[in-house]
Formats: sequence, C-alpha cells, structure tokens
Amino acid sequence: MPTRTAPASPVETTLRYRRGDFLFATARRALLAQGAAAILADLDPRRLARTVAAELDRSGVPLAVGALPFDTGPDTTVPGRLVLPRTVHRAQAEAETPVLPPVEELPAPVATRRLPSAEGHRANVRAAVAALGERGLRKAVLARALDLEFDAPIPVERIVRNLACGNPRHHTYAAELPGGATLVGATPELLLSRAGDSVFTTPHAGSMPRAADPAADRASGERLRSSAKDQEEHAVVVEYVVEALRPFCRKLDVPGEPELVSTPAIWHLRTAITGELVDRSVTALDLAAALHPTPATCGTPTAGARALEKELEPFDRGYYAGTVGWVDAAGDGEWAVAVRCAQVTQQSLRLYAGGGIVAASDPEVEYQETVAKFGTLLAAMGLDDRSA
Ligand SMILES: C=C(O[C@@H]1C=C(C(=O)O)C=C[C@H]1O)C(=O)O
Repeated sequence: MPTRTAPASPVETTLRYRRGDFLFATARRALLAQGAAAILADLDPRRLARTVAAELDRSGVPLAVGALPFDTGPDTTVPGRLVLPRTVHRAQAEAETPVLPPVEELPAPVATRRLPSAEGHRANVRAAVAALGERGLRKAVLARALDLEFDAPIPVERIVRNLACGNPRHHTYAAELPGGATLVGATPELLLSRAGDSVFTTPHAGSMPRAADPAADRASGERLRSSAKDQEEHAVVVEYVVEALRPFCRKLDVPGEPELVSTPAIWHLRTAITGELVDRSVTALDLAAALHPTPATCGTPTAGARALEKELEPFDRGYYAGTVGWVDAAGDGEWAVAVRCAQVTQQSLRLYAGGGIVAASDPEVEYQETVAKFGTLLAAMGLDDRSA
C-alpha cells in the first residue's frame, strides 16, 4: 500500500477527515489514515507494541495509528487499539497555512450532566489532599466528566474542524475506539516522538486559566511561572520522565527550568526534553508504553495515585489521559497525551478535564482549572464555559 504524499495542505487534509478515520494534525503537519487492513488490540501496551512492530514488518503497511487507554495497569479492562490503515495521507507546510474560519452551525445539547457536581469535585480535591499525606503520594490527578446529550447525531467532523481551526499549533486528533466511540481532542502535550535516534518529549504540568483582558491574562501566566505549588507539580513530572527515559537514552538534554506556554484556553508550564536513543529497535510505541502514564495525568507513585483516582472519580477514564498517535515500520512515531478531549457516541458525548493535586492544592482553584480545560472542546462545539 503506497503512502501518498498528497499535494493537499495540512488544513485540506484535516478537512478530509470523516468519522471512522484517524487524524493527527497541526496547521503545519497532518496525518490522515483511512480504512483498516488490520486492527490490533491488547490490554498490555508493551506486548501490543511488539505485535504492531511484527505486523508492520510482515505486512508492508507503512505505519500504524491508534490509542492507548489511561489505565494500562495489571487490572485494566480497557485495551490499547492500533489500526494498520488502508490509506495514509500526509501533508506538510513550510509555514502555517491560513487557517479556515470555524463552522458555526452546531447543535445545542438537550441535557448536560456533571460527574461529579462542582461541589463533588471540590470535595474530591480535599479528600485527595488528605490522602496524599496518609498514603505517601507526592501527586495525584483528579478529573471530572461532562456528559452532553443531543437529539440528533453529533457532527464529529465539524467539531474536529473547529478544534483544528482553534488550536493550529497543537495536535488535533480523532481516533476510533473499541465499541464504536470516537475520541476527539486538541492537546498541547507530546508524550514523546521518535525520529531515528532522536527522542523528544514535552511534559506539561502546572496550569492557570487564560483571561480575556490582556493585562489580566499576562498576570495569570506570571502567577503560574512564580507559583511554588505549580513548580513542584511540574518538577515531579520532569523527574519521572527523565528516570523513565534514562535506560533508553545515551544522552538527555533537560532544561533547568520549565517555560511558560499557552493554549487558547490555558497557561501551562512545559519542559522540552531531547534524548538520543541507544537502540533503534526500540520504537516510538515501545517508548510511549514505557513512559505512560506520567505524573502529568496520573500522579506519583503511579499505582497508589491511580488507585486513589479510581476511588474518587465516579467514571472510568477510558481513553481520556491515555495517549494517541502513530508508529511507522522504522520505529519512528509521535504519541500525544490525550487530554482536552471527548469520547463521542451517536448522540452523546463525554468531555473530560483534570488537574494535578499536590499538598498545597486549593479546591476552588482546581475546580476553575478544570472549567478552563473543558473550554477547548466547548469552544469547538460553539458552547460557552457555563456548561462546565
Ligand atoms: C489532566 C489534564 O491535563 C494535564 C494536567 C496538567 C496540570 O495538572 O497542570 C497539565 C497538562 C496535562 O498534562 C487535562 O487536561 O485533563
């Protein structure tokens, strides 16, 4: 099967997305995969990575695309799912191509439900702060869900287009999930990429909502940069990522301080880490399976933080806070952290948003952070944050 380097631009490639396809796109680079020559699913992501590498080798299909769920622990019931597609379109642009305006005709939900309620989330934050000390955890990540019901089929293509229009520098993604749901989102965070022996990762942790007023917005970013609580929340993630990558890399370049970055909805602290791979037989998916879940979405230590989240969150995370991306036959690939997303079924959709909890976390501030994070998806659906 040929990989077509289509003459289309990344934006045009993104616009070709139809429900059922796989999309992984910024305004500069897009990958659209259609059809399925094979679907590989496994509860164990490391074994799945080996199966995928063997299938790519055997079949001559150039790459595989898909998603790993949040919970890849020993008791998980949610499999990683990779597809060897029938057709792949890839597009690149030297400069950001002009971004199309978003589409405006989107249906309004007929019912909305928060899981848990706003007060329930604040109570969860208080419970998590207490549990951190009692259980010897440095950080947990607490999420909440927002269920929206519609009285007609959800136009996933329009939501994806709006996500791409609104977040041109970040990865807009769409992936089919077992059981027929679709995962859609736009994330700033790269779990990791591998190109030859270069490894790159951009852990994000530490967040502050954007503000409409420019001066208030800058002040919000500066508050984040100088917040000891957020610097600690971020440092925990960087330490973990460095330890997880060290066995695979002969050189790691880790900036001493995080940088302040933003999405249209939120400010973040981010550290861009580069490494040089020792063994090129270790694929991007092997590395993703080894890194995931980082403390950015799970907390640390991993097993204790995950257990606490399962106790407190009244829903299964599914593929939210998992990872989505592609790996090719040479082992190169890109895997993004599946946040700022929703799982879409025919007429209902579940959005997710969470945030890191450390000893100094404040329940109201944490709640507001999740409101801001829901903003990415809500904006793409033409809804304002009052629904959140
Ligand atoms: C968990 C989410 O985001 C993660 C948590 C962050 C934080 O706690 O500051 C920042 C970026 C993401 O790694 C989410 O968006 O739902």
